[in-house]
Amino acid sequence: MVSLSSYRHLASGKVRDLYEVDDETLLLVASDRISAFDHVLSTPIPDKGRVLTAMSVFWFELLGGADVASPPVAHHLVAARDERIPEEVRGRALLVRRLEMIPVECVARGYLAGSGTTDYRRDGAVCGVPLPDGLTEASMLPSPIFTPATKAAQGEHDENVSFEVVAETVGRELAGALRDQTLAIYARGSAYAASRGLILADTKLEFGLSPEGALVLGDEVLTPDSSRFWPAEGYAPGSVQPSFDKQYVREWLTSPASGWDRHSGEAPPPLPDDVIMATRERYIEAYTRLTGREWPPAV
Ligand SMILES: C[C@H](c1ccccc1)n1cc(-c2ncnc(N)c2C#N)cn1
Repeated sequence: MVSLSSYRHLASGKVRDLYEVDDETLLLVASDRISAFDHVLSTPIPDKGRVLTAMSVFWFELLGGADVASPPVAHHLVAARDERIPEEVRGRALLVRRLEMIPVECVARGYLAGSGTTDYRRDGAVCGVPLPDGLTEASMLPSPIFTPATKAAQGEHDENVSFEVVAETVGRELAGALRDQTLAIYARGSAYAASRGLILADTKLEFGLSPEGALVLGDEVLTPDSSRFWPAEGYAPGSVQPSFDKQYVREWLTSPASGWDRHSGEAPPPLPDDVIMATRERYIEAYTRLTGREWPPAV
């Protein structure tokens, strides 16, 4: 039986780890760690890694299939069940094709939120894309926009950049392909999410090039860690919308009960069990609502 220590550790993000299986295959492992207010919390959320991995698999399968309006999306998923996946991470690890990753965070936004709102209030635009006057927090945009960013060092915020900067970085043709693919995936994801009563406000995708030079969707896809999902019921522009998955965590951390000051720079305190378990339920609810599948998935 293969163990994780059989594989060379390549990289770690806030909540995920990457290992080398062989020359053309990697293992993408999702932990139960959760981050909030730019901190990785000390208390894991049981099953978070498994739920978000199952969600990525759902989206890879959906996007990889043809849709009436758009061609299949080439992606890096090789297998979610395979004897090369160690028992200790089974269900929260994916075998993926090794790609030459493109150093651009490909973000699509259908609504104004986060750094989008900040940039809009400063510039009347996001990533150089001019927007109409009179928009506010959580406003729906006239049409979804491509708002790329350059990846920052861990702990720093990604830097929003214009399409021109991406074109200078990777070439105009590839920049155009990144934008088109990002917006196409957002369109399919947001339409599907809407049919399940969820607003996909924005999402961050990562792409790579295959050895044959094809553009391939990598990383995780359309998960609550890479995207903002809002419950459609109760949607009201004008204020920060409740995050579908992290609202309980954010509300407790910013309540007097936590005794924590998010502007102090100190690490947040451990979450109480009721917040941990309510958050686990929200991840499961996001999965069952989006996919229409039971949790846990049949083995
Ligand atoms: C940002 C992300 C990451 C994940 C987990 C932990 C730390 C970083 N990452 C993904 C690759 C990557 N490299 C080559 N081929 C691939 N198919 C992928 C993917 N996905 C490199 N970094």
